[in-house]
Amino acid sequence: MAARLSLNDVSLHFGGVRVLQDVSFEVEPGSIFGLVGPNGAGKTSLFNCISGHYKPSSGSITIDGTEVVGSAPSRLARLGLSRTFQHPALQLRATVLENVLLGGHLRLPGGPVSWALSLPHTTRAERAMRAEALELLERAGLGWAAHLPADELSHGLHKGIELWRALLSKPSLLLLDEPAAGLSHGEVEQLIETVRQVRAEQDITIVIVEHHMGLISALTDRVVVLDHGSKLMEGTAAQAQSDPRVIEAYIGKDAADDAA
Ligand SMILES: Nc1ncnc2c1ncn2[C@@H]1O[C@H](COP(=O)(O)OP(=O)(O)OP(=O)(O)O)[C@@H](O)[C@H]1O
Repeated sequence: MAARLSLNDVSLHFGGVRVLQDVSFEVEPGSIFGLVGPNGAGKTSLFNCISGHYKPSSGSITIDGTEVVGSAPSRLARLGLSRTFQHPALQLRATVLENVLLGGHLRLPGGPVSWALSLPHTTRAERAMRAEALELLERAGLGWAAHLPADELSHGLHKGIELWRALLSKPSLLLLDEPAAGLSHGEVEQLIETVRQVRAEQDITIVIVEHHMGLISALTDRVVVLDHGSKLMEGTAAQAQSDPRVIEAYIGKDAADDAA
């Protein structure tokens, strides 16, 4: 089931540096939600708080009502959270298929002991998972690359592999950190189509950090704009793009006044 994500007054400080200040918002189950804002606004730091990589200094983050602040990323994965990173974190010497399969291990029955002993039910489940991963790759047009080492592929394909790896875990909450960064125009169009298809076929909530406003406008139901670690506004992508506070945050007050 698609997850509900709620943030309440989330703050994050590193020593004396204030990175996030009292950020609150709610992401409805089944929606696609955008986190936007100028460089250094705190978007990735907020993602890291949600995914358990950072612990907020104060505030609450719940997934379907369960408090997750302080939880390790592994516990969050068991709660249905999966994420991608701004710079794809792949096993470059492993094949594309092996990388995608890493996303499915939490769905396999048993644990390290039964996996190491290759017990029959584990082997059957592994075979089914492999077939599922191959089918995902075929549908993404990446079947030809399944058995190639990941380091032989382009940056755009690395981003795709990370997305399919995250999806193999069947997440109820998917966090995408700058999925369009470094992609060509055609690859961004393909990404938009893929995310639409995922939403249509799966019961999933998706949160996207992205600078590419075309992608944000095409995909999101709502966005939050962050600036200097605080929430500047919340609304649709169109409302954000025409909001004078947002324009000022991106281009500076003087330029915004000149443009008015
Ligand atoms: N581990 C850390 N220690 C100290 N400061 C940090 C740390 N992580 C992030 N910051 C600071 O927090 C601020 C927000 O950074 P963050 O990467 O979250 O912004 P962002 O909105 O994702 O930026 P961009 O769009 O450029 O990726 C920056 O000033 C950054 O230097």
